[in-house]
Amino acid sequence: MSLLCPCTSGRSSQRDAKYSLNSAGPSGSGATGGANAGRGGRKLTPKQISDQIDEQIKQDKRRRRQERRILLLGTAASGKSTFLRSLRIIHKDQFDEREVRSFQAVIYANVWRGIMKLLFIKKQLGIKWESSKPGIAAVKSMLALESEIGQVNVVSCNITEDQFLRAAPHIRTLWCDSGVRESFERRHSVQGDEEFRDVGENLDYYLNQLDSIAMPGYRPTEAHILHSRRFTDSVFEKPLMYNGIPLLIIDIGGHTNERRKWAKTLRVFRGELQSVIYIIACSTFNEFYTKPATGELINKLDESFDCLRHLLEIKTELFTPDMSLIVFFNKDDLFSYKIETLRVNYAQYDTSFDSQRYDPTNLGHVREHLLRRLNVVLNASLQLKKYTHFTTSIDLSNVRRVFKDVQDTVMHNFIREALPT
Ligand SMILES: Nc1nc2c(ncn2[C@@H]2O[C@H](COP(=O)(O)OP(=O)(O)OP(=O)(O)O)[C@@H](O)[C@H]2O)c(=O)[nH]1
Ligand SMILES: [Mg+2]
Repeated sequence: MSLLCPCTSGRSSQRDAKYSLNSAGPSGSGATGGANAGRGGRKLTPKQISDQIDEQIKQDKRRRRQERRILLLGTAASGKSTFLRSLRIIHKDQFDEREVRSFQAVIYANVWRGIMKLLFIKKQLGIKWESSKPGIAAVKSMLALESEIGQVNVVSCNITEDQFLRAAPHIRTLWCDSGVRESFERRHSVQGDEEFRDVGENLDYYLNQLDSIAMPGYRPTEAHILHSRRFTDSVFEKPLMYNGIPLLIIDIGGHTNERRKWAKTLRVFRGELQSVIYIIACSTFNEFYTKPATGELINKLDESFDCLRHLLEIKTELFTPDMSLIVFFNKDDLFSYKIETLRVNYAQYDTSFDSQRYDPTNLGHVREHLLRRLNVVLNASLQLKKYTHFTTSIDLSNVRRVFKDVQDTVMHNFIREALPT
């Protein structure tokens, strides 16, 4: 790997498998695979093998010089991987069969775990069944199936299609019960360990589409893939082409124990990054979780701002002046829904909101407040080029528009740098 991709040597990251193949030379075979045989199976001399490797290194160096690198950062579930998936769809970088199958397994696990968590929340909040008899029977059937499967989670993704199809009628019965639906609506009011109450942002989306998911031979659609949830536990590098210029998007996990990789990755790529995109899920302004170690109640939006502040203040040396920092206020769809439709009062959750001058139920006012709040964090920090966008990572047209701006920024800086001074 280090011969093929000198740029990744020494990094504990996963470069997209497809890319490794493509970068291995015109034949599409890896350098080692092609080392003994040329085209048509002709045996190569040691000199030819050595020339092939030299050529490969030259190509890699050329690509590496041209490559524009963008790092995605942000706390857990802010939407980094979803943004990357949307970019892949827009750039027609198709998911291969293995990936589609793994999304299918993740979606099964998302639905299964999600409905079981709703039952936990229902119990915690003392919400009654609408119809207890079918509800309790469905729970018993789910538990019986679970004892057959073992613990269901998105890491092991151990539900087969057959098992999911058997569970589907019970999941449907549960989702039809108004008590279970109420548990979904009130999920954020439950305190406690994230593991037990985080049902996934898009559980209702899947449950409302259960008929298509619970079809024999189900293949996730693009929209289903974008709604799926699996946390990132490695550094994932994805190359994409934009107008003939190679881009490398680097995605890292945002869970507390994954965050120590942020500074490491910034260090490894120091001087080679064009942009950091920091993603804040603005819809989390009224969501909390309890820190397992201290029992402290944490507001998720505050945590996002705090992590950014920490990064800019403590890791100053890792940001070079030629980099741009682009902040996405993501999950704008859910954010707008909470403010405009549910009429949630933003000021209840953010004491820095000036309710004398602004209306905490007015979407425009709350957005402006978020931008002011961000400016306080950014202005106190380095002299970076800074940009902000309100985004919805599951909305391809929104991502297409926003990423065009990002690319223009990255390319503009690239062209400016390339011009003689
Ligand atoms: N409705 C909505 N859902 C979103 C949006 N962005 C992401 N999601 C969903 O939020 C969940 C989490 O998104 P991910 O992309 O996995 O989050 P992440 O930042 O990569 O999370 P980690 O890998 O744990 O750091 C997924 O179910 C996504 O489908 C958005 O803009 N709107
Ligand atoms: Mg991720």
